[in-house]
Amino acid sequence: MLECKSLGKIYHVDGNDVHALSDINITLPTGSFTVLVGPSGCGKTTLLRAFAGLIEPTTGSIHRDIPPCSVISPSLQIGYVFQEPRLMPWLTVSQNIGFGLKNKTSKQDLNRRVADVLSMMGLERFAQARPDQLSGGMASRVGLARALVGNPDLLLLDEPFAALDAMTRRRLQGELTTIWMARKPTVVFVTHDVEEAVLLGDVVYRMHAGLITERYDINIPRPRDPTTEKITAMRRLILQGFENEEQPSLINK
Ligand SMILES: Nc1ncnc2c1ncn2[C@@H]1O[C@H](COP(=O)(O)OP(=O)(O)OP(=O)(O)O)[C@@H](O)[C@H]1O
Repeated sequence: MLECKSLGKIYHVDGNDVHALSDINITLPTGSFTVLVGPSGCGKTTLLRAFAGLIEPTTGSIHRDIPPCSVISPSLQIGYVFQEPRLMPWLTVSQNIGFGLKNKTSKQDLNRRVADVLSMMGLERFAQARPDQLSGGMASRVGLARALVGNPDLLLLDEPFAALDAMTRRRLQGELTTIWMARKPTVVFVTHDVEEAVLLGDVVYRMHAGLITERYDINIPRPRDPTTEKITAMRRLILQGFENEEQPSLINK
């Protein structure tokens, strides 16, 4: 379970306070799939990083039933997928995926885990390839495989499919849903894309100017089809919510 109470984050930039998050109060049950959706700059990444333990909140608290990650020591229990795959260009696909597990498990276990996620993501043929030999979609899959290799209890994804073409994106959304249904980690997925939010999440939180402004429970069975009336109606509802909001004003002098 992940719970935050009265969570706030203020960045100090050139003498100004940037209120990136204000009074966030949410509870994410173990095994749930939560999506944070909102416009650029509304605080989604900041909240994800706070969930991971990569930044300290200015106010309030976060309770997790697993230890936080740190920049110098990646956690096996938390998988984090960045906006861009951030692969190490001098390492092969396999080495990139296994990097965070080095010295944390036996070589045999590491090899087995890497082979498992390579197969799960359909990347076996590219195990020895270097990142510059991969397409954008493949590099995204390697980023996802690297986050999954520790079989994390908490999977945090920051717009992992934003740069992909529509077909690849749809395929990876399906793969992520399948993996989540099989392993049931607690997932937090950040996106700008309302349709993606409705296709993936159990719960979607709408964010605006550092606040959570609405919660939507998506009680639609999976697999979900974006063309069905239930999905389009939910998408319309969330978009209307955004249209009714004011423009964000995050800088408080
Ligand atoms: N390290 C930082 N130092 C100073 N300000 C920051 C920092 N990180 C984020 N901010 C500011 O905090 C606010 C929220 O940023 P954040 O990256 O969390 O938003 P976001 O919703 O994830 O945006 P995007 O969708 O563009 O990634 C923005 O005004 C941003 O400029």
